[in-house]
Amino acid sequence: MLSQTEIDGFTAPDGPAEAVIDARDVQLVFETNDGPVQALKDINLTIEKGEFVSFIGPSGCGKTTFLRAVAGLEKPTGGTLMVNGMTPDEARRARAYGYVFQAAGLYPWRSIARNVRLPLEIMGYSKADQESRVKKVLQLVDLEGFERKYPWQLSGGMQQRASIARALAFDAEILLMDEPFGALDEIVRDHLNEQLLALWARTEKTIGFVTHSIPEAVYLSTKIVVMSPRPGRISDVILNTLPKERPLDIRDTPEFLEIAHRVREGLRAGHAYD
Ligand SMILES: Nc1ncnc2c1ncn2[C@@H]1O[C@H](COP(=O)(O)OP(=O)(O)OP(=O)(O)O)[C@@H](O)[C@H]1O
Repeated sequence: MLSQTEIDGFTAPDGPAEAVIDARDVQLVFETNDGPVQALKDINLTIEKGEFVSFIGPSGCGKTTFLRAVAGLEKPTGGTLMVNGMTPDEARRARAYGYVFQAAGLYPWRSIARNVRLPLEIMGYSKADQESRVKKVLQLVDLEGFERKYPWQLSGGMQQRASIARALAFDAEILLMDEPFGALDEIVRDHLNEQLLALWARTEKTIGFVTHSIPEAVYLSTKIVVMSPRPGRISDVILNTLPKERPLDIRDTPEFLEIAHRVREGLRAGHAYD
């Protein structure tokens, strides 16, 4: 397991100019009936513009809590967390991010186009702007022609793509994704992984992505954050040296397997505390 100093080595002391997410000594303690639960302890992490960062670790290590803290949905109890140079709350109000959950969460009584349009309606975009944005993001996720369908008429993978389109509709710079493909079978997941990489390359978004899958984390990311539980903390940060162009069979290469091995070792080190 890495020492805290080695882990801290991945964050620049003064923060790079392009830091989109900057966490310094972030702590988050939930007060529960059974006493305090330290969900995040000493989180130091810098995510730069255009990075694809995966968070991986066993259940309860704080992956979702960290993402929710970035989104301004949980408040750290210590340290500083900045998003685009603002507090998470300010960034949320400035609509700095789109959020994608494990369940697609589409409204069954709205068509796909009207689901994607919903945040735009709430934000008061003009009708014409709504139309053109919905068209553009449905193209981005390969769902052209499905505008008038209802969620139940689409496969699980297509529903998840619609939910990604909805998160992209208002062109937030950051996309936060909490196990978006966790409930899908492996072949569909492979396909969505490929599409997500292509989408990321085209849009240059900054992506924070929670997963339980080592191959998914290695295939998608520029940086992999390995976390361990009780208290939730970072046990390793792995910079991914694979090229940006990643056909699926890159997963059989020695370079890929070596990075996957390091992630596995990081996860094992975290488990040794149990
Ligand atoms: N609202 C809350 N109130 C009290 N405790 C909470 C709350 N949310 C999370 N926790 C606790 O904080 C810790 C971290 O939870 P979190 O959901 O962030 O973990 P996770 O790594 O995302 O887990 P999983 O992989 O199961 O989704 C856990 O011990 C959890 O029980």
